[in-house]
Amino acid sequence: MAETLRPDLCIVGAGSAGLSVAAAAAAFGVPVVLIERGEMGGDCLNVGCVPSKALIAAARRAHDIRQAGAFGLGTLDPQVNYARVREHVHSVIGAIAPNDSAARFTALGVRVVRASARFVARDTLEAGNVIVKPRRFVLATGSRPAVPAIAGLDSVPFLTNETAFDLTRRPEHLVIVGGGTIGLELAQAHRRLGAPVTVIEAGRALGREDPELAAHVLAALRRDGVAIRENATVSEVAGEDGDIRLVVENRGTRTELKASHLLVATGRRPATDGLELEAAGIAHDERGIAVDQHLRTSNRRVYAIGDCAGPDGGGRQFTHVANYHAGLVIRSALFRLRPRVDMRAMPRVTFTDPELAVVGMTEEEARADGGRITVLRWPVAENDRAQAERRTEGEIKVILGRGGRILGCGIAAPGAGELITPWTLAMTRNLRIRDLAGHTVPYPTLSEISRRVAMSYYTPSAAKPMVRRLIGFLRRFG
Ligand SMILES: Cc1cc2nc3c(=O)[nH]c(=O)nc-3n(C[C@H](O)[C@H](O)[C@H](O)COP(=O)(O)OP(=O)(O)OC[C@H]3O[C@@H](n4cnc5c(N)ncnc54)[C@H](O)[C@@H]3O)c2cc1C
Ligand SMILES: NC(=O)c1ccc[n+]([C@@H]2O[C@H](COP(=O)([O-])OP(=O)(O)OC[C@H]3O[C@@H](n4cnc5c(N)ncnc54)[C@H](O)[C@@H]3O)[C@@H](O)[C@H]2O)c1
Repeated sequence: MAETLRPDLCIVGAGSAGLSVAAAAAAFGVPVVLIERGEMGGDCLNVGCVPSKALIAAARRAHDIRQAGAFGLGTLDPQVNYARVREHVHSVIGAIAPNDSAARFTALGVRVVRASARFVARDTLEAGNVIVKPRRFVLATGSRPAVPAIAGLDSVPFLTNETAFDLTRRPEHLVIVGGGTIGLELAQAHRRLGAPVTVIEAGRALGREDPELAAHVLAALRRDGVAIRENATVSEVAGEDGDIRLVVENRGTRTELKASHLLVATGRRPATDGLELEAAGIAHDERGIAVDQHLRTSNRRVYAIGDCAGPDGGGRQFTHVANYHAGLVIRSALFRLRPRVDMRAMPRVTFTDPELAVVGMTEEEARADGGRITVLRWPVAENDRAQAERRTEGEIKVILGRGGRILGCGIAAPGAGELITPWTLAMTRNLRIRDLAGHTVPYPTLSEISRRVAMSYYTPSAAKPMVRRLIGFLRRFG
């Protein structure tokens, strides 16, 4: 007979979003049921951030070995063993997995149910042999790869992020459809591991990013040997494992392309299948579960967070957004506060080399917003540490409003994902550009680009006649 549970919180999905809510609620001693139908840890741990960053780390080592000659170490050719690289990737997942495990959460006092959840009424959910009637629900069911309608694709074996980290042999030619974050991170990683790679992108690669900053990343990928075809689509696919033929259309021209492996990375769709949201009166569409600015769904008892939340959840799908949502829901569900989603200082990073990190508005967004803006830039090549490391590609670009208010910052640079943090803090705390200029940064570090770009705000003042007259006047006093 089914067991009926009546916790304070019932969370569906043990990915980044669901686990964060469960851990925080358990820390406050709140009774929680956590339901997961797949792997604990969700996409980020198993088929997303963690394996992709582990693969990128392996690829970076291969690249460094090839670059050794420039450092006087002799030119070397790395011996890449895909099966061993896969083992490395999976051992990294294994090292982190205990943090997200059912055992850990059970020990924290969470009741973990390993089953698929579906609503049977507005206030009731069924999962395996349990019925849950909580005070509040938190839906954190994530997203799945969105597969485009390409003729023949359904009869051809293709990879997505859910299968791409299991390759045990180097692809003879990897074709990636989609030149967004997943496409470009994996394109560069596989190229550096020795596979020929072609990216087919319907629009502009990294199309959501500032074109000037994206250009640094694309130039680096092309230097590595990745073929990137923009404004191109795949209209037909045929073939079998190891022998796939594609028809690519580009401004009216049709060309044929052969691939050993095809990876589809054309965006994500919310994972709401099987939840039977209608039974609970929860509105949703292809963009996700409809939420308001407090992450509440059309059923007041139910929140939706992380990748499955619709556009008013902020419209970004990242692990740190999922964690941020979790914090808002904890405040709302446990403390009856009404915090709103605020994405103004939410950073994002594309982990290519150089990395591309952004917080706040891009130049284009700031111009579209009206108001007068100032754009500051500083090239990575002007940084002494970058020269020593022979990694000089990129620049920092800062968008300012009136009085030096920071509207946004974009960095294309090695380690940009780390360099963006002071800018995120500055925007969160409403600091001004003078605050970024007025602190000491250790020499020689890449962080100096942030201070240098901030100081460049004052360069025009140094040439002002009044300033020069003041210096002349003060000189009289000895
Ligand atoms: C290749 C790749 C690389 C990425 N890299 C980064 C990165 O570097 N940095 C970053 O910030 N983000 C990255 N992301 C995005 C990040 O992985 C997601 O934003 C994050 O995982 C979302 O967390 P979530 O909890 O909303 O969803 P998920 O992690 O997808 O978790 C949802 C969970 O819900 C479960 N579930 C779904 N339906 C049900 C049901 N009916 N019953 C029970 N359980 C259910 C699923 O099995 C899953 O475990 C990457 C994504 C991909 C694909
Ligand atoms: N570093 C990170 O934080 C990170 C890494 C990977 C993924 N993610 C998350 O996962 C999300 C999904 O990544 P993604 O790369 O799949 O999506 P994306 O939206 O970033 O990029 C998809 C790309 O595919 C293109 N496209 C769509 N249909 C196409 C078609 N039929 N033919 C050719 N090109 C087509 C789009 O123009 C777009 O450029 C990201 O938006 C991000 O939220 C984050």
